[in-house]
Amino acid sequence: MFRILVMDSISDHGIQQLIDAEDVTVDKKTGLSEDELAAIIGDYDALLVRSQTKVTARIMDAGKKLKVVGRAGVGVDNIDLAAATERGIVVINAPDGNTITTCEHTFAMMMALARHIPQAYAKTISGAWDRKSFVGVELRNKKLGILGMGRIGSEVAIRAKAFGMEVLGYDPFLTEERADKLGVKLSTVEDIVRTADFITVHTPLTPETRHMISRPQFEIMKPGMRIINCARGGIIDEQALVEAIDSGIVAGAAFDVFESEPPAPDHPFLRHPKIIVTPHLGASTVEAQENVAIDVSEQVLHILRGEPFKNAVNMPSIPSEVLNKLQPYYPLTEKLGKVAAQLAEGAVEEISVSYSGEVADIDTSSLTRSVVKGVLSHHLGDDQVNLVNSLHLAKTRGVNIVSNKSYTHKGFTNLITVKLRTKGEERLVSGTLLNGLGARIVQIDQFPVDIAPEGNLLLVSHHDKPGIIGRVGTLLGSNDVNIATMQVGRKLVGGEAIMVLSVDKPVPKDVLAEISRLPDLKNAKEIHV
Ligand SMILES: NC(=O)c1ccc[n+]([C@@H]2O[C@H](COP(=O)([O-])OP(=O)(O)OC[C@H]3O[C@@H](n4cnc5c(N)ncnc54)[C@H](O)[C@@H]3O)[C@@H](O)[C@H]2O)c1
Ligand SMILES: O=C(O)[C@H](O)COP(=O)(O)O
Repeated sequence: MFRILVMDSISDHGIQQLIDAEDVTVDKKTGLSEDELAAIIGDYDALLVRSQTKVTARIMDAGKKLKVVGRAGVGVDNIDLAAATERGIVVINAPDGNTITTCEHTFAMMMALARHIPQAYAKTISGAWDRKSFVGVELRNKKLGILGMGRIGSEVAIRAKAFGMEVLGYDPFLTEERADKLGVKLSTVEDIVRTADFITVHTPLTPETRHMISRPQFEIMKPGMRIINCARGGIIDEQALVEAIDSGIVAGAAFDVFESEPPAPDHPFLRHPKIIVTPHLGASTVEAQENVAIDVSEQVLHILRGEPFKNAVNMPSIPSEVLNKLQPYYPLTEKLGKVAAQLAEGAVEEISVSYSGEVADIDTSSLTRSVVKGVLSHHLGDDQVNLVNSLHLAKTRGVNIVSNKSYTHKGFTNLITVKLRTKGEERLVSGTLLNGLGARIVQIDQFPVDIAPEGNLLLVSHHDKPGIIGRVGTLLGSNDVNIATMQVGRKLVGGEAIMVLSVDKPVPKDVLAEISRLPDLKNAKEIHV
């Protein structure tokens, strides 16, 4: 008999199949502290949660029988995925069940914002009859900028068109074709920030999206614009937003999510007349809660019964003899994917992986998944992509995956080459495992190099002329950026060349811009591995 613990307020109707199952017993609890949960979790085979319960490494250590953690919703930021993977606990989520509900909440927030509904309601029930203070704006003919055109962002776009809005969208995976199909103008973040009347964010919170709207963005916004966040707290800089409203740039904001939840009682959003808030209600409808609970219950039963399952968010268990051979290649392949994703500009159309030498003798399918994981996780966040779901996520985004093998050695005992094709270009990065030296990048585009894929790398494309290396080094040094290692690659003397520097800390954006403007320099790009 399997024992399942259901935490948080998960729909009873949604978990009915668990209650009905003959091989399962279900206990429901809410509001347990970490200590209380740790004290009882040892009895359970599966744990179901929403976003309130923090599933920490300590909970997993106490959960000696725990085989699966099911998240009735999308975000798994409350679950320690690395700890689950290490302990062989499968984490699954329900990514599709609350898309429409959250999209509708976004619209409710946008309309409430445009028409001051919460403020007008509060004043009216206080006994006033104030028809002058709450003159709103129409949505029709306004520009809506959507940052993040995944499941929810795309649904928001469809509804905005019906309201007569002009929709601008940005997403690293949004291609011209898909944008056309949705009736969305494919734009850059800067276009959206400069021209939109309304901006709504629908990305995960990743190092790249944290504060993607902050002071520099507010400074160039169209005065009188309005902004909505029903995705994750932290994508929009809360402090910078308050300043932008108080200085008259932003006319109002609607937030369902906060950098820290629940927000502190003195949080500035809670008493600002131009900011409306809800307590993370995006997914809170009867329908969505049933959908996500049904989806997650179904998969939990499959996992407990040893049947095939979907929507796993962390690593699958692989037989140890296969794992031993694959293990050393996982970090290399993921890093090659990450580097390629940062090299290429534009929406990714194809990822191709070639294996040569002795690595070609192994079943490389999970290494291809690892490359794809590296590419996608740069944009989707490490917590959303894993070896189980990377190919599926690529497919749903229209990214073609190709892999091939060659048994010749090409100068290395093993060589893995990743090519990334976008609308405008194809970029290449090759890597190898060197005996005793670990992972190395040995080629970038047409240039041979020898780089350890670690930390902050600065990639400079330039013409092979005397003095360039010195000028770049001087600029970095005068800005207190220490160079740890440096590599120069060229095909011909005096021709195109690249310089790859490993630096001890991230290069400030203005220094990067200054380097890019140096004579004979084509491009400077920072890559984080
Ligand atoms: N408020 C709520 O209750 C609620 C409910 C459901 C989902 N969410 C949150 O909403 C967000 C979107 O959910 P979804 O189901 O649409 O996810 P999704 O994975 O389908 O879409 C996210 C999209 O963001 C894009 N993206 C990543 N980095 C980007 C960047 N720098 N700029 C622009 N786009 C970028 C990705 O390519 C992806 O297409 C997530 O953060 C999710 O956790 C909140
Ligand atoms: O990630 C999600 O699915 C949403 O943020 C909803 O979270 P909730 O289940 O706690 O409402």
